[in-house]
Amino acid sequence: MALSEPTIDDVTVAVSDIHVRYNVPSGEAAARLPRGERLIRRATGRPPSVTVRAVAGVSLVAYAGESIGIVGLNGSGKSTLLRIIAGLEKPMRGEVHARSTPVLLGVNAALLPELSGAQNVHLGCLAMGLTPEEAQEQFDGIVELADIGPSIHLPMKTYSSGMAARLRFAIALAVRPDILLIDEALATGDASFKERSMERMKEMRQGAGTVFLVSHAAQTVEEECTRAIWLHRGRLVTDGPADEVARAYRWYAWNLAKGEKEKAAGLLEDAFVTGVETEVAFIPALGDAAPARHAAGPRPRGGGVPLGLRSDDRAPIESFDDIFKGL
Ligand SMILES: Nc1ncnc2c1ncn2[C@@H]1O[C@H](COP(=O)(O)OP(=O)(O)OP(=O)(O)O)[C@@H](O)[C@H]1O
Repeated sequence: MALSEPTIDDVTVAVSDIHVRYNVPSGEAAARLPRGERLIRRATGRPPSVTVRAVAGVSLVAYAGESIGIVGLNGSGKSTLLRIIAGLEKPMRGEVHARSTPVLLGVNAALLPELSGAQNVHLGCLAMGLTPEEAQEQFDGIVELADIGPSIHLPMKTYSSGMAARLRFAIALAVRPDILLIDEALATGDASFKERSMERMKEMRQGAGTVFLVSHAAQTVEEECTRAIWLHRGRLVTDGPADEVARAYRWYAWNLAKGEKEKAAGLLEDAFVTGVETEVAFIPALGDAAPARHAAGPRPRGGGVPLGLRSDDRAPIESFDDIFKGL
């Protein structure tokens, strides 16, 4: 979190009321259909399916200098939310705006298994928009951060998943993205790699970037992030300081793991009821004469007043510049 209160100029990512649903073929749904319909569906290539709500109405605003951990049980929508922020998937409803292209670790760097790690360093840098000269300049730093020794000259298909993850991570950081999205990548590294990675993430934050980190290890989020978001079945339970959110989530998950289902359900409900969510609205700028109307602020559930205004006349905008016009 920036030292002083963040302003609209510090916004790096704004996510407004995102909804993602998947239709998944389901044997169970098929079993419930009459035989005739089942056969027709099979013949027409429309197998019976169920709808999974992966993300259900999530909004958030990220600021420069923040590292935001995303925690939640398996299937709670963490990875889907990252993919949406990265622009790799389109939500059914809702909008995402970012002040620069977010880099999702490991995906943007499309590496080739047949090539050596060293060749992939060049390829990855070029794929992420560096010039050949810039890629050359970054080479030593990437190899040093990845720290996979002489294996850097072997084909990537011979790497363990941990080694490949280290190389991807090192490449992603070399391009110094303003907005970096990390999905569990650190879990594959050893302790010293994790330490160096965290150091780089800290540098990024100090350089006014934003990091999103999806992790099952709530402790990592507590130690390494400034803020955290807890998702449950696609909904945002709470959004707040990393230590508070991660601790609440850990206590909930611990009770669940111990079979204390009722207690866990109570903790989840408490967190949800007392939690904080953000209300975001994008309003097209109307020129200098019109006052800018932008709403983005944390508010307690159940009666708090959102900071700023909310408008129903939402319209897609091209970029943050449109939001900032007229401010
Ligand atoms: N491509 C897809 N097709 C169908 N269903 C999907 C797809 N991607 C995700 N889902 C479903 O959406 C829900 C959210 O998945 P997601 O991977 O975002 O959760 P997650 O919190 O990242 O889970 P995990 O912690 O296990 O990685 C899950 O029920 C999952 O099965």
